[in-house]
Amino acid sequence: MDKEMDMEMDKEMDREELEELEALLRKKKEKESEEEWKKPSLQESFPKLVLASGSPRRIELLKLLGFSPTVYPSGADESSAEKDPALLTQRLAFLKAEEVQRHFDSETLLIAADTVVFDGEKILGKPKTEEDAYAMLSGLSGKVNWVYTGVCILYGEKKMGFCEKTTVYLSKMSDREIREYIASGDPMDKAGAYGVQGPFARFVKGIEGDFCNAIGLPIARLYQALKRFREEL
Ligand SMILES: Cc1cn([C@H]2C[C@H](O)[C@@H](COP(=O)(O)OP(=O)(O)OP(=O)(O)O)O2)c(=O)[nH]c1=O
Repeated sequence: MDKEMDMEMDKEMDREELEELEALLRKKKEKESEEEWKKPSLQESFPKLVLASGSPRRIELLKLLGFSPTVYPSGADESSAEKDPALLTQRLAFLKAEEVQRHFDSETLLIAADTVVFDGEKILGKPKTEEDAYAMLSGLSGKVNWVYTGVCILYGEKKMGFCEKTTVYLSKMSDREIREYIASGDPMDKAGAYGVQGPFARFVKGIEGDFCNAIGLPIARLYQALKRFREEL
């Protein structure tokens, strides 16, 4: 009988402890939520934001995060012997941001990016000529390729960089289809000579990863990075 009573008391204590723990967790959550609401928005934290890019896609994508950036394209030299697309894009993004930074004061947040296409062997930037575009597109036809975008965030001395990769599966394209696409003019300002967001979409069988990344700016990752960057300032 005593044993039964002991067990009942133990159960009662367990329940009380559990209720106390639940109340504590509830309070912690409420406090966290209160603190989150007190925080300034990212736009308020970074009122001076410069996008070091002339890419119309990047401007529109950054606006989706609620920013109204000052646009200042970089004149940085983009030639590099780097063979790793992730390292190359991050390096170029940093060079672009750094080159533009000297035109602004130290309280300006700079964002820059660089996008390339990788076919597993070669890194493809923007085509220089139509023949260049033809060579790129006929090489990519019917295969998988990877779009890499390197991003750099710079604020005074502090910097952060990362690279995001999106996988793109393409259908086979005929010679005529490639030529017609090139004649549309669409490929000439795009890495790999194609844009998944335009008429080329008819050849895009599938995409794995962030679509925005393929267009030039991985805004989901950028948003999280900016939140972390602000905490670390
Ligand atoms: C693969 C791919 C690339 N692109 C674009 C994104 C980039 O703008 C471009 C790659 O060129 P980048 O050299 O990365 O950028 P950019 O010259 O356009 O602009 P800036 O250097 O001033 O920032 O290719 C698409 O729009 N869609 C796609 O599917």
